[in-house]
Amino acid sequence: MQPLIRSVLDGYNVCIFAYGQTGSGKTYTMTGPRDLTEQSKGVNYRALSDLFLLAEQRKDTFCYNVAVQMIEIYNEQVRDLLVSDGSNKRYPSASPSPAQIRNSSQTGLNVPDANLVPVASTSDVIYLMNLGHRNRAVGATALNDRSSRSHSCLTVHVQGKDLTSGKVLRGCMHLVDLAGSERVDKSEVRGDRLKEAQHINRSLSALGDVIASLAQKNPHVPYRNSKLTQLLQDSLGGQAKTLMFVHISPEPDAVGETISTLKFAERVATVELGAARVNKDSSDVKELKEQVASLKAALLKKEAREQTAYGSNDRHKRVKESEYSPFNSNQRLGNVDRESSNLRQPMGDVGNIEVRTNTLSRQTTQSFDQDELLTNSPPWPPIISHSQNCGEQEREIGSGEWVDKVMVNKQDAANRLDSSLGCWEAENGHFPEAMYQKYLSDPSKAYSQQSYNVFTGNSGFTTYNASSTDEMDDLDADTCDSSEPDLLWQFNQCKLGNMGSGMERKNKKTTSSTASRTPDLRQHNSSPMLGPSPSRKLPSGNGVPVHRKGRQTMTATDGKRKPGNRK
Ligand SMILES: Nc1ncnc2c1ncn2[C@@H]1O[C@H](COP(=O)(O)OP(=O)(O)OP(=O)(O)O)[C@@H](O)[C@H]1O
Repeated sequence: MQPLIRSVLDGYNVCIFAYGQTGSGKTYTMTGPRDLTEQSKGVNYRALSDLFLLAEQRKDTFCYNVAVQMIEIYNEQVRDLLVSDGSNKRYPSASPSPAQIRNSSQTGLNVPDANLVPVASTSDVIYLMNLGHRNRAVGATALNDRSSRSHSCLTVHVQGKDLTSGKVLRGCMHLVDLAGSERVDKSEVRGDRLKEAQHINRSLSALGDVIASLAQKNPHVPYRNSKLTQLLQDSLGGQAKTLMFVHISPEPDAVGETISTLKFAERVATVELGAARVNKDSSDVKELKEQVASLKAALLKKEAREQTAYGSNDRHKRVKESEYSPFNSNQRLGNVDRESSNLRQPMGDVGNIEVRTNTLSRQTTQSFDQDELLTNSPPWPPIISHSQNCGEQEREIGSGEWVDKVMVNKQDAANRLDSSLGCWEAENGHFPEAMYQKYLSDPSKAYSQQSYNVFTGNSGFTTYNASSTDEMDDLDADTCDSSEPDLLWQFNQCKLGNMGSGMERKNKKTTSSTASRTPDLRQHNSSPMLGPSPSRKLPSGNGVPVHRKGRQTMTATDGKRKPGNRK
């Protein structure tokens, strides 16, 4: 993994994920055992340690800022794991106040409402990961007494400023622990647990469909069939560098799942990824962006003067009403718009990004960097406010709707994360000290303890089906119905026939090429987020291809596992 960590600091986007049947060791690999020691730390911790170590080694030439987000996809809903209401209620029943929505929406960027928390050391990260793990949905199945019932994703955003040239590099790393696939007949799940298993299997099946489409180079790739595939879209078919750990169980009665998993890995290894690119801004671009920011500020000042001069807000109100209405599809994306409405903008107009609500003063200082990040960050499934979600429980969503119909468990803690956390780059290039005092120095105050990884069993969650979101996706779904609980193990069998010889050819090619290459494969498309919908291919980005590596294959790495203490 070390080359990949280096790549993040060099401005590439990286995705590392763990795949395998339930109980095969994914969480153990990514996180480690429950009682962590220096020896047993999982991939996540090691990756972050390495990242900080490298950043320290480069401190004479680069100034790095690092921030993390942690989300999970549970029953097809995206939830922020870095929140708590202090009372350990994971599923809040009360709607958040407008202030909470406003505050929480200031912090997330790629996942707009997910808290983006600045970190300065590995211990900061450990604290946040522990918080995230406490919030994660786990439960006992017959195959794993602490089975992850959700896909979790820790995202690390890195912004590095070249101290000599002033150029800014932006890298991003997704560390994904997928929920375990399982045969429901074996795991003997019922009720809510069965529903969870079906969601998990369905989303993993959608992942299989995407991989099959990519491997076959189909013109249409059904990314929108699940939130998982939308989340990983740019890591699977874009230009990120992607690494997959494959986990198999050593037990003889798991041989069916093992074969299926290995077939999946074989198929993943045939996926050719786009050429890697660095997310880099030249000093010219930076200068221009600064000019835009100062012009925006001047415009704001002018508008304020006009208001004072006319002694009436009428004109301004009229402008606001017509121009900034949440129903106005021509909203601009500048600061003024973000400040002018607390309502969320329809997603259709802005692709994956939602327009932020911010206070005037914050936005003025923050606009430059936020714009930069919005422009260069990879797309994510959006999160809606809790208030929106609560009203939509058990709601089936229709075609094209789901992009703005996902949920978040935003709670009071969002307030605690308020202003300092949203400031991705403070003026002096460092995160404010106050944040660490406020958020990290006394965890017991910010988040009261709850038992580690306890599954709450609360079924008050939205449980709508992951409807296909366009006709093409529907067709894909129809050809391989993913609603059967055990489908994961059959996924794409209906397609295997037509993968046939092409696959074999590709496998041969891949085997030879993969062995001779480094595991880091491709880089994320650095094109703006503010455009296409998640299912659309983004246009080629504005990043300059510095390290073109040609087309490369995604690597499936065999995760080593000792027999676990499965109960
Ligand atoms: N390499 C290993 N060494 C020792 N124990 C392991 C190892 N890998 C897994 N285990 C143990 O096996 C059990 C299941 O592992 P883990 O929870 O990581 O599986 P999983 O694939 O994440 O399962 P699920 O998909 O159900 O969440 C745990 O008790 C874990 O501690």
